Amino acid sequence: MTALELSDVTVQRGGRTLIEAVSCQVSAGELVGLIGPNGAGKSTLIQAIAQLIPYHGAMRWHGKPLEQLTARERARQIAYLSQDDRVQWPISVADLVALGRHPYRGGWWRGAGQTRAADQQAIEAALHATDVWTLRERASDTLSGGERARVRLARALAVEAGLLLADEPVAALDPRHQLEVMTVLRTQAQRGASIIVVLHDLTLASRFCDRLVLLNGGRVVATGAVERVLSAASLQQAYGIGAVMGEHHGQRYWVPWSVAPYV
Ligand SMILES: Nc1ncnc2c1ncn2[C@@H]1O[C@H](COP(=O)(O)OP(=O)(O)OP(=O)(O)O)[C@@H](O)[C@H]1O
Repeated sequence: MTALELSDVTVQRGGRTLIEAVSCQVSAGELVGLIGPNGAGKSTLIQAIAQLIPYHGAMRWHGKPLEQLTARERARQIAYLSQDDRVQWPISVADLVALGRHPYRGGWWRGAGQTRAADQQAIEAALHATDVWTLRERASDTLSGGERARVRLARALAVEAGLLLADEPVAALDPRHQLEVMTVLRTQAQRGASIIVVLHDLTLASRFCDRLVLLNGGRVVATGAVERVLSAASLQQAYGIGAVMGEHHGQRYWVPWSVAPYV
């Protein structure tokens, strides 16, 4: 079932066209990897889907134009994890993750339905899923880069949104935590969420994603199953690299190998 549908989405900023006529769909329960070289437009596209920057074209969420969602609906439905990892104040990890529940609380709170217990449960589940439970009383601005990245992901997971947009969530992580975070994203998808994850790691992209969208120069140059999108030719064309393919338990993966075509 299609959850998110983009039709002819174009983004112009600073007099330049950064995203050009992008059309794609994401189903409920699907983990889609958004890949492409630096400057391809991945973050711009994610920000447009999160309704943070203006765009032309149509975006529908379960059939409803995304821009017609109220601010509260949008905050509950879309969790956005930005690439910018700064934490400006000494807020505790637990309080930072609790911000993910803001759409359900405080001034946004309207009547019954969700309980404080549900908030607490979501926060604790997110802290455990990202392996930051033991850091929960630490000040966020004292964390290492990888710890901070996992805490920021925990905040996004705590929203329990139907649509999770994660911009390079594993870039700062060690291999074990990369695998753990990708596994968490897979689990979220299995529970019914639609997830778009920006990745530079082609091995993780081929291992974990249901489908890939390869962006280059603001356009979708390939989309579909991993085997369809990743090939020596497509990687050479998009990234200007030679890559080697491996196979493990019948699953193909790609490893960047050289800046020139690999022969
Ligand atoms: N506000 C802006 N005004 C003008 N150009 C911008 C703006 N924001 C981004 N760009 C440009 O748009 C292009 C796409 O940027 P974007 O951050 O979306 O790329 P990306 O694929 O996420 O790259 P990376 O892998 O480096 O994070 C880049 O050339 C960038 O310099």
